[in-house]
Amino acid sequence: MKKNFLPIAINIAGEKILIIGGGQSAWKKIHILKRFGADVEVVALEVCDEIRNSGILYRQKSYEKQDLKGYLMFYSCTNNPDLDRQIAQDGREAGVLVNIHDQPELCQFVSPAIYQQGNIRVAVSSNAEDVFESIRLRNEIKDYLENKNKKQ
Ligand SMILES: C[C@@]1(CC(=O)O)C2=NC(=C\c3[nH]c(c(CCC(=O)O)c3CC(=O)O)Cc3[nH]c(c(CC(=O)O)c3CCC(=O)O)/C=C3\N/C(=C\2)[C@@H](CCC(=O)O)[C@]3(C)CC(=O)O)/[C@H]1CCC(=O)O
Ligand SMILES: NC(=O)c1ccc[n+]([C@@H]2O[C@H](COP(=O)([O-])OP(=O)(O)OC[C@H]3O[C@@H](n4cnc5c(N)ncnc54)[C@H](O)[C@@H]3O)[C@@H](O)[C@H]2O)c1
Repeated sequence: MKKNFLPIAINIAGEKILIIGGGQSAWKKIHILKRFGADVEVVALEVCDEIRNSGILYRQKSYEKQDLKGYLMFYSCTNNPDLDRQIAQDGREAGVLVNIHDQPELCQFVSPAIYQQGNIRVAVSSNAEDVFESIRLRNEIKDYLENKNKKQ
């Protein structure tokens, strides 16, 4: 069935979120999730220096299905498409929300391009069809809001 993503806002402050994989893609996700107060943990064969030095809890090991237990959701950022397909299936079976890096057809949720001004958050999504258009439009909205504030 064709994907049809509902944009919702989800509270992640203090919620346990797992990242599988420890490269730069994982680090970008972690950075955003920490900004919103999530309790982020990592499972990866290898982690990059940024993750190693961040104070985040990481377990250096090969992924296993039981690693998903107890998390609200997870992001898989491995460099192995076959493993990602398995992880997507495991997540559905375990009832933990699935995101597979840059593979929207395997995802239960995707991330919009965001702009935040205090409690106002603007999120632009393209139903995972055109992320560059999402980013472009978010930047236009950001410019609009910042100019409007300057005039006030
Ligand atoms: C908005 C943002 C949020 C975030 O990631 O948190 C986000 N991507 C960001 C950045 C970014 N993404 C890409 C580059 C190019 C450079 C690079 O390749 O590294 C950069 C720029 C960069 O990295 O700086 C390439 C890319 N991304 C996806 C694919 C695959 C595909 O489209 O199929 C391809 C290959 C496309 C191609 O080459 O054609 C897929 C997704 N990207 C999404 C979100 C989701 C859909 C959102 C929607 O509905 O529009 C989804 C499905 C991921 C998901 O959520 O699962 C974040 C904005 C950062 C900011 O705020 O500025
Ligand atoms: N770096 C980027 O900006 C970027 C952009 C677009 C797409 N991608 C794609 O996103 C994916 C991740 O990118 P990256 O640059 O972070 O990759 P990376 O190779 O730096 O990191 C992959 C991570 O997955 C881990 N991993 C692999 N197999 C594992 C297993 N069995 N168990 C546990 N951990 C395992 C590795 O240890 C490593 O930490 C790749 O598929 C890449 O092609 C990356």
